[in-house]
Amino acid sequence: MSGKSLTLGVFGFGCVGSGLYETLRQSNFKGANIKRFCIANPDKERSAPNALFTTEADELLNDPEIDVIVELIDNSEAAYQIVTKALRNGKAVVTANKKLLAEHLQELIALQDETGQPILYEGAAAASIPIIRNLEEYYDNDLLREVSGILNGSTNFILSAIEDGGTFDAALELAQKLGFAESDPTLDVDGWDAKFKLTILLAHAFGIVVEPSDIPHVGITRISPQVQRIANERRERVKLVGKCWREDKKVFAHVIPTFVTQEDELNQVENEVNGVVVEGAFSQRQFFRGKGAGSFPTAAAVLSDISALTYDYRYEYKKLNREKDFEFVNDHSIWVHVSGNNRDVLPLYAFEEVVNTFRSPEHSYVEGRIGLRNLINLSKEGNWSAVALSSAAVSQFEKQNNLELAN
Ligand SMILES: NC(=O)C1=CN([C@@H]2O[C@H](COP(=O)(O)OP(=O)(O)OC[C@H]3O[C@@H](n4cnc5c(N)ncnc54)[C@H](OP(=O)(O)O)[C@@H]3O)[C@@H](O)[C@H]2O)C=CC1
Ligand SMILES: N[C@@H](CC=O)C(=O)O
Repeated sequence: MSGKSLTLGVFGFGCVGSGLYETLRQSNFKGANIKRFCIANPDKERSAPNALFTTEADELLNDPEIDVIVELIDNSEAAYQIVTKALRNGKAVVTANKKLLAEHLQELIALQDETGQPILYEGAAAASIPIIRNLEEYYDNDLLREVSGILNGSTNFILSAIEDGGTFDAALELAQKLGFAESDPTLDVDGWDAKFKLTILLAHAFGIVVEPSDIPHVGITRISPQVQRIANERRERVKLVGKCWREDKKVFAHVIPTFVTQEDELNQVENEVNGVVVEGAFSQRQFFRGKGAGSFPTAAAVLSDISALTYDYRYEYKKLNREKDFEFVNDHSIWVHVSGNNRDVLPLYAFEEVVNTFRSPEHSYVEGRIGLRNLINLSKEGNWSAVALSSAAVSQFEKQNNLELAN
């Protein structure tokens, strides 16, 4: 099928924007050409002709020849202005900006209806992994149970480097240098970026639009060498996992570092690679793996969106229009390992159930089931780090509980 030919106005010529320029030059795709780039700093040297660049946003947004605005900047407030104006000016939008999308999803869905113009954003969740369009189209009629995975490349890169003997700071610096980390890297290491992506996946998997602040999250900054050692002893690894899942009409979501066993698909996902598990009643368990950050892998997703626009593809938010009686739950309990590096009294009071404790002068921990609110409060109150127990360990504890209940 050959589609239309599109004229693009692109905001941003950083890691992803310059990747898109090069990708379009090298690919066989003939459906679009870039008319102009809008950037912030006119004095930077660029790997494209000077005539292509401007700092005047309206030169792109008001240009009647431009059909599509591709938004690839690192400032979500400015991106909001650009994207909303583009839609109102009758232009389709492609963006990879998960913060913008997660924080304004409801409004942006409504604005697409109001203006008739689409926004596509495959690059905004797990970069090169084609998860959003698959949730919309391939899994349209499956009864999805779970979408989970490693959704942030930088934190996975850092965790992999620490396992190889590197330091957190050096690994983060390298992730920034390689273009994986956000301009504000606390968004990566504190778990916000994974949560923004999970917010987007929730909408496409289960038709639930929530504020990112509604999803409990824990980042990786407090993971100590002792926790890494315990993971090693158990032949598990620590990964930052975002997860949303359904039980009957209830849908749950959280982001938290998690012990991952060798049998788990996520165990072997290294460096900036991401991995997404989709579980449906019919398709059952499937696993997607691919680069979750970086210039070309993200540009590939952006290119795919541009190509989809040539045949008028748009998200229909099918689940949103269909699954109207799902209830979002964010105060559920999870099984965790909570540890500290001192002799503080273990926070047993916060747990609903304790299955394991350990105390030594340097390192203490407690393992058990805890409500997410209590867990988040604990990490605010003290220097506790939290890692969710592996799904294998959780099934074992749940099985024991069920046996005890039955007896
Ligand atoms: N890097 C990655 O691996 C991935 C990034 N993303 C997302 O893609 C987007 C871009 O990321 P990335 O390329 O890494 O960011 P960079 O920091 O590498 O580049 C940002 C670009 O935005 C430009 N810019 C900033 N503010 C404005 C503005 N107000 N108007 C016009 N241009 C502006 C900058 O201009 P100048 O060059 O003049 O400074 C720069 O070219 C972000 O939303 C990010 O979250 C998504 C998936 C992966
Ligand atoms: N900072 C992000 C970039 C891609 O979304 C990450 O590290 O995953």
